[in-house]
This record gives sequence, structure tokens and C-alpha cells, in this order.
Amino acid sequence: MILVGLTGSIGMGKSTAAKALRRLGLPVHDADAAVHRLLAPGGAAVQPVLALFPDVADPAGGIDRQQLGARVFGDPAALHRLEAILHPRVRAAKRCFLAAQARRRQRLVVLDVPLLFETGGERECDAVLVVSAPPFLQRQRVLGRPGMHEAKFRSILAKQMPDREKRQRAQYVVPTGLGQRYSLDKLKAAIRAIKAKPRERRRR
Ligand SMILES: CC(C)(COP(=O)(O)OP(=O)(O)OC[C@H]1O[C@@H](n2cnc3c(N)ncnc32)[C@H](O)[C@@H]1O)[C@@H](O)C(=O)NCCC(=O)NCCS
Ligand SMILES: Nc1ncnc2c1ncn2[C@@H]1O[C@H](COP(=O)(O)OP(=O)(O)OP(=O)(O)O)[C@@H](O)[C@H]1O
Repeated sequence: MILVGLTGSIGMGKSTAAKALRRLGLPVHDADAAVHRLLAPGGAAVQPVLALFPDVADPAGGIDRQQLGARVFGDPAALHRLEAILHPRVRAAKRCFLAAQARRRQRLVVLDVPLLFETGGERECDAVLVVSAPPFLQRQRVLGRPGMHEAKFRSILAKQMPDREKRQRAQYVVPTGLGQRYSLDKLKAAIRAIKAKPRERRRR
């Protein structure tokens, strides 16, 4: 089975690209969605997170992610403790997804992982796609989101590998600042090329 990693910095267009790939019929595992499930009411990480951060419960019985973000994005040690709870569980969810796809004999699957390079996840991928847009667009997109502000944006950016480095490490770069149509064509071309030469690990 061919494993394709999809990544990119905050606001670069990962979720949009993941949606487009699903529309093309490809199975996509979304690490962010796995985190959301873990922190939702009844989620496996709710109790361990509350043991560390007792004041981030939401009324429905899950975790208030905005409050949790406010606790961890300015505090590296706290973020590290949170990652130690979540990352092993996200990996387990991914293994489960891959086993199900292997049983269905899927030829190619996509792993949508915001921190793919930061966590060494690219090593298990046959190819990596990075979504990228110019910094001014990234900034405009992110600062337009509810609950986002300059300091939070900077603090998140500082914890991610710079876009330039991601582009250098990836086999395929999908620009998302030149219109949806252009991005979709690039995505399709990348998938075609990967299917044609699955084991090629270019620029590595
Ligand atoms: C702190 C949390 C609850 C905030 O949730 P919220 O829904 O408000 O924000 P969201 O998840 O969309 O994150 C906003 C941006 O921060 C980035 N980000 C999230 N976690 C991290 C991290 N550990 N390091 C660097 N950037 C991160 C995301 O990629 C995104 O671009 C959540 O981000 C979280 O649980 N993070 C730790 C788990 C993690 O590492 N997730 C990344 C994918 S596995
Ligand atoms: N290919 C594209 N062309 C034009 N606009 C795009 C494209 N991709 C994404 N956008 C716009 O950019 C914004 C951010 O996109 P998206 O939510 O997909 O980013 P993301 O990388 O998933 O963000 P995060 O890392 O914060 O979760 C959205 O408003 C989206 O409409």
C-alpha cells in the first residue's frame, strides 16, 4: 500500500486539500480529527487531560479546545505534556485506519498530519505533499479565524517547522495561493506521479 503524507503549516490549506483528495476517492486519515475525537465527550483523552488541566472541561463533558489551546500554546512544557497524552493515541488510531485500508486492499492512502515532519512521520511515507502559500496569505487566512490573534499565531508558527524547510523536504509542493483550480490540478498530478512511481523518493 502506498502511503502519502499530506502536511503544511497553519492555514496553508491542508484541510481543503484533504477534502479534495477524498472527493477523488482516496481514503484520508486526519490526525486533527483524531485529536478532536479524543477530546470530545466520551473521548479516550478527556480524563488524562483533565488530570493535568482541571479547568478546561466543557459543559458537555469534553474538553474546551480553545481554553486548552490558551493554556498550552504559550507554555512549551505544558504543550509537551499534552502531546505526550495525545500523540501515542493518534498513532494508535492511524494504525487502526491503515489496517482497515489494508484489509480492503486499498492501493494508496493519505495521512493528513499537521506535524508530519516535526514528529518524524515522513519516514513511513512513500511521498510527502506539502501545501504552501505566501506568508501574507497565510497570515490573512489565520488571523481571520474566530479566537485567533497575533500572539497566538506567532506562538503556533514558532512551534512548527518553517514552510521553506517543509517545501525543501517534500517530494511535491501544492501551491494554495493561486486559486482552487490550480491547487486541484497540482494535487491530481502529484497523485498520478506517485502512483506511477510509488517508491521514488526524490530530493531526499
Ligand atoms: C491545543 C488544542 C486542543 C487546540 O485545539 P484547536 O481546535 O483550538 O486548534 P487546532 O487543533 O486547529 O490547532 C490550531 C493550529 O495549531 C497547530 N498545532 C496544534 N497542535 C500543535 C502542536 N502540538 N505543535 C505545533 N502546532 C500545533 C495546528 O496544526 C493548527 O495549525 C489542539 O491543537 C491540540 O490538542 N494540540 C496538541 C495535539 C497535537 O499535537 N496536534 C497536532 C496534530 S496530531
Ligand atoms: N487551494 C486553495 N485555494 C484558495 N484558498 C484556499 C486553498 N486552500 C485553502 N484555502 C483557504 O485557506 C484557508 C485555510 O485553509 P484550511 O483550513 O484548509 O487550512 P489548514 O492548513 O487546514 O489550517 P490549519 O493548519 O490551521 O488546520 C481557508 O479559508 C480556505 O478556504
